[in-house]
Amino acid sequence: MRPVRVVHLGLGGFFRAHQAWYTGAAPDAEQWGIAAFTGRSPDLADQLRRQDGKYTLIVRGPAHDEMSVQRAVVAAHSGTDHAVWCDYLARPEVAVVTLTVTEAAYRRDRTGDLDLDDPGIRADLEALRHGGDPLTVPGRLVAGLAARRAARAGSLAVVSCDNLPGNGPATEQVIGGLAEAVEPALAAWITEHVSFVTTMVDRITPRTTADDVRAVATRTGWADQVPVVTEPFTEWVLGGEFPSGRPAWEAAGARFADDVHPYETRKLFLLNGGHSLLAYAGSALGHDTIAEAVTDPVCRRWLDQWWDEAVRHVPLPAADLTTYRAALLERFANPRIRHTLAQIAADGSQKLPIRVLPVVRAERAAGRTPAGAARILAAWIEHLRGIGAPVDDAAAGPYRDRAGSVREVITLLAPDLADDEALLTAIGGACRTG
Ligand SMILES: NC(=O)c1ccc[n+]([C@@H]2O[C@H](COP(=O)([O-])OP(=O)(O)OC[C@H]3O[C@@H](n4cnc5c(N)ncnc54)[C@H](O)[C@@H]3O)[C@@H](O)[C@H]2O)c1
Ligand SMILES: O=P(O)(O)OC[C@@H](O)[C@@H](O)[C@H](O)[C@H](O)CO
Repeated sequence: MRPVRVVHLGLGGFFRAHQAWYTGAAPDAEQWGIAAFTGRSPDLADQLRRQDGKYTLIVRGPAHDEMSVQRAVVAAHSGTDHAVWCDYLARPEVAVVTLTVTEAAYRRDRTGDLDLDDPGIRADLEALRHGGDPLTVPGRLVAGLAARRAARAGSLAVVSCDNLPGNGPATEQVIGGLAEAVEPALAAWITEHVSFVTTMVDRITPRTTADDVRAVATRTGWADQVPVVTEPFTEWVLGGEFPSGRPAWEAAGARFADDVHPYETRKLFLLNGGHSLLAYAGSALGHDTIAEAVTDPVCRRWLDQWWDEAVRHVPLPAADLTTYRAALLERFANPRIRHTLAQIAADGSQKLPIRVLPVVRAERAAGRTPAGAARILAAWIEHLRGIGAPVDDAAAGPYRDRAGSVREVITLLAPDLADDEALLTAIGGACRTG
């Protein structure tokens, strides 16, 4: 069996379509088994264990599916198996920890620091000080790294694969903040022994449906209960050190760059910002999926308007951005990928500050009022008012309470923009209600 040298937290669809695919496609795949942990629920881990970690990857093109059995995951565990998690991290041969845990799991405050007022973080601080089991992602990472220090197992790389700008430093900041609060010497050990790698990850991976499960059984004869559907396109750009080695991901198409920022900005603004626009404004028009929304001429015009604003703030050549936009339109329009607007609409209060607000601020600094960005904010406010996709965001409460007033929502979301009358007027004007 492949030895476990990578540990993953956030076992779900995207990890299996992306990082696990690159690892399995690398020429040294036999040396790099992955032990993967779910966030909390044991279900996916239980099923994968029944399948010896194997699952079918369905690469869904506009015309047909390609299916292959993926074998990089050699062990699957429930996120609640804390002792097992610490045991892996304490092994010297484990060289890489990867993460796909959603933006919200980083528990950051508005400045990007760890939110020490978060009840989960407060509970984890107690657990970490008194030998209990932490539950949050920062808590579990700090506990795992403490176990590694105690075992003198040496250095490793932590690789965030979530849609956060500067996800390496962002992870370092929350882990460092929590470790410092637990024990300053642990924080110092982490600084010396842990490399936080920054990545741009891209492969549209919708939730698996019952039809997908049936399609695999029909085509292959294997009753795989947990296949993953993804698009043909895939991209991974990484920047940072791997002090104890890594799979030869570059041989499978990953790129290593000194500066990941231009690529992550391009992706966050154009792809993820475009997704958020379609999720809120498209669902308000009655659409269910990205492919449906992007083929509606009204949504398409709004998407172009947003992209025209956003590209001004992506530090890449104009020709590259034109090519990227054209490719994105094809990806979004793939009629066989059922990427639901409801899935993408989740956690808006965590996503919009990353995908949309930087463009708003840059446009306002340049003296322009960005109508495309204002439309995204307006559509999100209307979503909070009950229009379009349902609200699925643990942090949405205070925003919903204020949803009747554009000014109050923006004051909470971005206090620096609260007195920007031109912007508030543009957002209010783009709202269809109130
Ligand atoms: N799906 C995509 O197209 C895609 C593409 C690029 C990046 N991503 C990144 O990957 C993340 C996961 O996407 P997915 O499609 O695999 O979702 P998923 O729902 O299939 O899996 C998410 C995993 O993260 C865990 N998780 C969720 N919230 C958590 C929390 N608060 N604390 C701890 N663990 C938590 C879940 O338990 C699960 O194991 C996204 O949020 C995004 O940051 C996804
Ligand atoms: O995964 P999220 O929740 O951060 O965002 C939803 C989508 O925008 C996202 O998953 C994209 O499909 C993905 O980032 C494409 O690579």
